[in-house]
Amino acid sequence: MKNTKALRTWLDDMKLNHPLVIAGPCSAETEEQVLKIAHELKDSDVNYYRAGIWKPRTRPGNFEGVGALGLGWLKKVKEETGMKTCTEVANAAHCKLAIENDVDLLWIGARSTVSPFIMQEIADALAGTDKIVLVKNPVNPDLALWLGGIERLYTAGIKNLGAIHRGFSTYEKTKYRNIPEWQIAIEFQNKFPDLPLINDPSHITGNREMIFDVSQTALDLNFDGLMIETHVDPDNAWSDAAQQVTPTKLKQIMEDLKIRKETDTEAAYKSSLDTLRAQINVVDGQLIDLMGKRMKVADEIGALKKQKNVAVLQSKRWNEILGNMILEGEQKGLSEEFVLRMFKAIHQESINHQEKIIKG
Ligand SMILES: O=C(O)C(=O)C[C@]1(C(=O)O)C=C[C@@H](O)C=C1
Repeated sequence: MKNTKALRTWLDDMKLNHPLVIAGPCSAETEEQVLKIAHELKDSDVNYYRAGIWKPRTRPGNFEGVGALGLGWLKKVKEETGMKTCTEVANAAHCKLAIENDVDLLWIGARSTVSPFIMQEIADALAGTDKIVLVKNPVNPDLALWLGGIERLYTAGIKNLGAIHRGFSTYEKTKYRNIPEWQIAIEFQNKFPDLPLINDPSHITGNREMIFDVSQTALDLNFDGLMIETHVDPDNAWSDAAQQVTPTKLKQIMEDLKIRKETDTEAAYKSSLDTLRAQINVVDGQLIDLMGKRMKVADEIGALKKQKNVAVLQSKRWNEILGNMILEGEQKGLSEEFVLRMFKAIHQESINHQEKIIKG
C-alpha cells in the first residue's frame, strides 16, 4: 500500500470547513438515550453519530453492549436527524449486520487491530465495500501492526479508509488512560500523509477535563478530525462515564478549538521562520558533533575496561549521571520525561560502542 492523494478523497469530498467530528455515546444504552443525544447533536459540527453496540470490555461481567438491537436505533437516528451513523465492528458477523442496516462508517477497535486473524476476517467480510472504515491503533505502540491492519482492508478493495489514534496501554499509571505517544502519530503521517487521521481524546485521556487540551494538541499536529464520546448524562453512563462530555460541552469545545492552517505565505513570516530554522540546523549539527565526541570517550572507557576485564554496565555511575542531568535539564526548561528518554538512548549507544570494543 502506497500513499496517494486518492486516500483522502472521501474526506475532501465532504468539503468541511472544520475538522471531521464523530460524536455520540460510548455505548448505545436505550433507544431513548440514543435518540436524545442525537437530537441534541443534530445542529452542530458533528458529521457522524457514533454509538458502540458491541463493546469489548477488559473484564467479563461489565455491560457488553446492546448488540444488534442498537442497529435499529441508529437507523432511527438517521431518519429523525439526517445524521450519518457509525459503530465499532469486531468480527465478520458484526460487519454483515452493520452493512445490512446501512451504518455509514465502521471503525475497528484497538483490541481487534492487534490481531491479524481478526483483521483479515473483517477485511474479507467487508471486501469491496464503499463504506468508510477507520482503524484504531492497536493497544500496543506498534506502528507496523497498525499499518498492516489498514493494508489488509486496502488489499480487500476497501478504498475509503482512515485511522483513529486512541493512545496506547501502559503498565505504569500516568495521567492518561492510554498514553498518546504523539511520535507514533507523527511517524504515521510521515508514512501516509494523505490517509485521514482522526484523534480520539476520550480514550487517550479517560477524563473529560483533559479532552479539550488533547484535542487542541491533535489539531496542532495536523489531525483531520476528532472522535469525542458524548452523553446527555455522562456521570450515569453505562460505560466509560468519566470520559464522556455533554452535547453542550462538545459544542463549546468545538467553538474554542483553534484550527491551524498548514502554512502562511506572508514574506515576513517566511523570512523569520527561515532565520530560526537556520539556527536549529546549527544547533542540531552541534548536537551530533557532541554525541560523536561523547561516544569516542565511551570507546576509550571500553578499551580500559577490556584491559581490566570490567563490566560495561556501571549502574551506580549511570544513576548519578541521570540524577544530575534531570536537575540540570529542569533549569533549562527540559521535562524530566524528555531528559530520561534522551539519556537512556545515549546510555544504550554508549553501551553498544563499548560492547563492540570489549568483544572485539
Ligand atoms: O562510566 C562508565 O563506566 C561508562 O562506561 C560510561 C557510561 C556512560 O556512557 O556515561 C556508560 C556505561 C555505564 O553504565 C555508565 C556510564
